[in-house]
Amino acid sequence: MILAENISKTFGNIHAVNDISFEVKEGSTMVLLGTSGCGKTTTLKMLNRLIEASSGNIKIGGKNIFEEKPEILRRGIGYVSQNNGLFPHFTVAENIAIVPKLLKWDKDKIHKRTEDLLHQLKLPSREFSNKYPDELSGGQKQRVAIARALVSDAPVLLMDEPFGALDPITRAAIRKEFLLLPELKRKTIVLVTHDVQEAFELGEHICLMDHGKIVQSGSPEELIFNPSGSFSKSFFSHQKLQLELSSLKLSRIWDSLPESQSGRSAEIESRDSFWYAMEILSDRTSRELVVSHTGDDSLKTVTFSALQDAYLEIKQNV
Ligand SMILES: Nc1ncnc2c1ncn2[C@@H]1O[C@H](COP(=O)(O)OP(=O)(O)OP(=O)(O)O)[C@@H](O)[C@H]1O
Repeated sequence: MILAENISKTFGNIHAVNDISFEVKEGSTMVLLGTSGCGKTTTLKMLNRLIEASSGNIKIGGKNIFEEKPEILRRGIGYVSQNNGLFPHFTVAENIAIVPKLLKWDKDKIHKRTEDLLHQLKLPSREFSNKYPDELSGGQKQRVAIARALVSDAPVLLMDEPFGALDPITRAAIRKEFLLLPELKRKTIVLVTHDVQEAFELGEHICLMDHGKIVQSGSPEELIFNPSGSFSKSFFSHQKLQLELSSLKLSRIWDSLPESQSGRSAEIESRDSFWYAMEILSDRTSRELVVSHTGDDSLKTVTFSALQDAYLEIKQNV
């Protein structure tokens, strides 16, 4: 869906991005991860031509982006900028309506769509539609910025540190809600972050960058269990156990889990991580969780010790 081949960007004599290539599959989420100044934002902005690449090719949906007018290209790409980018003199509803107005939607359609999105993002429209960004908390502003990026249902979504300005607790909470948004299920997403835990929770594929280059790219599991060199190893060393458990999804052990006999409905899905399941289990009295799996009618159960055993076995076999 997004194909970047040998893209570079120089500012004077600074090689901000230096000959990188990557592919983002349709409907998947790719994270650009790395230290400050490694070229993540520049890479992201080359995809919607907010920054023009110095060299290389970029195709989105099979089309060469350099053959399209930037304004037209951007209508098919939702974008959440660093620090939300809301217009301070526009209300929440007006901020969300910017692109629909450009697309000449009628008022009713804009109103309905705005209400629906605000509802999904837990900002009841009666309370929030007419507020100005100054009257919102940081987390609420981020939600409005996300609603604005989603409003025209563009197939591609680019997000630059979308949760960056938030405290860790709000950040983790919004991330969890974000993962559950039905709107996002079919979108191709590129997300920039320097937060490793965030990258592991949100990314199906991660490009780890340093000094304008991609040092390693792969699934979270590949990066944490098979780091390709000293940079990758040291980048993930601080929270290794948590990252390993975050990278492992319950789907990996689905076949070995026992069927649930409890009659309870599913509390967690097989695409959730070992870490998430352990977090829930450590916080409650019940010793097992009921798990569902897409495309499978049966419900299964998972316990803390089953997760521990599976993790140790996977570690032994790496
Ligand atoms: N407009 C510009 N003019 C000159 N240099 C720039 C410009 N924009 C970015 N740079 C430089 O390019 C490099 C990459 O910047 P970029 O913003 O892409 O990094 P980043 O990984 O997104 O960093 P951060 O996480 O701090 O936002 C940095 O050295 C930065 O100083």
